[in-house]
Amino acid sequence: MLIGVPKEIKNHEYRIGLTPAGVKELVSHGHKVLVEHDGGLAIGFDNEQYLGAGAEIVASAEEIFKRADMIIKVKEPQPAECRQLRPGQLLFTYLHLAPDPEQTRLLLESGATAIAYETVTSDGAGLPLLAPMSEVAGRMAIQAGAHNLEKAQGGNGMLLGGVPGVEPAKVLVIGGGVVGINAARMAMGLGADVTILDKSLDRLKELDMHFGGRLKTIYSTADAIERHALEADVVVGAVLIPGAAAPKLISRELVSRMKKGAVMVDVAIDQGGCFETSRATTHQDPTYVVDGVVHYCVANMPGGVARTSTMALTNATLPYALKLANLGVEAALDRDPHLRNGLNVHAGMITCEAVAEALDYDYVEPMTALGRTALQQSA
Ligand SMILES: NC(=O)C1=CN([C@@H]2O[C@H](COP(=O)(O)OP(=O)(O)OC[C@H]3O[C@@H](n4cnc5c(N)ncnc54)[C@H](O)[C@@H]3O)[C@@H](O)[C@H]2O)C=CC1
Ligand SMILES: CC(=O)C(=O)O
Ligand SMILES: [Mg+2]
Repeated sequence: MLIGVPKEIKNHEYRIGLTPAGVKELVSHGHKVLVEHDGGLAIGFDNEQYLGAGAEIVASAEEIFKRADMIIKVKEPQPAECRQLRPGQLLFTYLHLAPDPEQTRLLLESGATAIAYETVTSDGAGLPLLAPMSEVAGRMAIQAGAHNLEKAQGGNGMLLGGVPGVEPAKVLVIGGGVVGINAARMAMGLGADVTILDKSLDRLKELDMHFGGRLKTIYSTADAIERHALEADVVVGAVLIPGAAAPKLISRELVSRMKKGAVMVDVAIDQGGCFETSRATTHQDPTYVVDGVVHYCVANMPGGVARTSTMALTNATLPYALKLANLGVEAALDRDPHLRNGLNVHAGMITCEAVAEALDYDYVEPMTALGRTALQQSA
């Protein structure tokens, strides 16, 4: 298969879809990989390393979109990228369509097939292609929280871990999944007073078994959120309902009653955000203040540590990219129901139920969209 890896064009996004090691693996299986000139240069992967791995270096993204059968990216395609996609071409990347009607419309119009990393599932409960970036973002959320508590950033002047004789900051993590557990671990490591909320009792039991009494686990209700948010110095929004827009768990009114100089880090912003006052920000201008509360809502947090993130992402995506390239898109989707859960758009149809529901489109079941008959589906 002819695979294309364009340079990312989102604000301060230095990740790239494949490392040189990932390219080498695909080439060793007989595939051809096009990489955009200087696509990984900013994070120390130069053209020579990609050439050494067997890639062809291509001068422009346009040429990649024109030639490749499968485009491997990191971030959701920007409008200029969507317009270059064509029927029969596969896009394999993060999409986050539920809060993004424009991207959804452009992908539908392109006629292309789009598999979203964030809705691919696995035999366990998790989301294997979202997990590596959630690990990164969860850990970064505490760095962002600690930094923005500083007075010069608008914070209340608390040191996350306190010092002997002075109490630490209170950190509230809403959602105890991959982001949440990584945020809690970092915050506890720095000596903060940490509380985590989740709707899943099983998840809270696991967290309790893992961290013992050092972590307070609380069942997530509107009442619990209100009580703990009013006491918090840092709140991390880390909830997810796969594919769907994030539920708004902290209202504007509640923000107005929170401590002045508290910091809210809304990691769930890529699914629309879980605080009513959240709006997406960039690494260039990451924060804004509402009612004295600092908001950090960067939608591509892992892009800030792009070298670590690129390596972690390729580790996770490579087996799926190999499967798609070795079998071809349709056979790979036929055989692997988890990969099929990643199919969000195919030939002008929405094939992810949560996205269809969020944006009011008709939902077409993936096997039906792929043209499989009832007999083929039951075989
Ligand atoms: N901004 C960024 O750069 C990044 C954002 N993310 C986003 O972070 C979010 C979280 O991702 P993961 O941790 O991987 O998801 P996950 O599926 O591992 O965990 C989500 C958790 O939220 C819980 N939850 C759902 N509704 C809840 C509620 N009302 N109250 C409390 N808990 C609730 C679930 O039970 C689950 O344990 C996603 O929206 C993801 O896309 C992930 C990576 C980077
Ligand atoms: C998950 C995601 O959106 C990111 O890593 O940017
Ligand atoms: Mg994102």
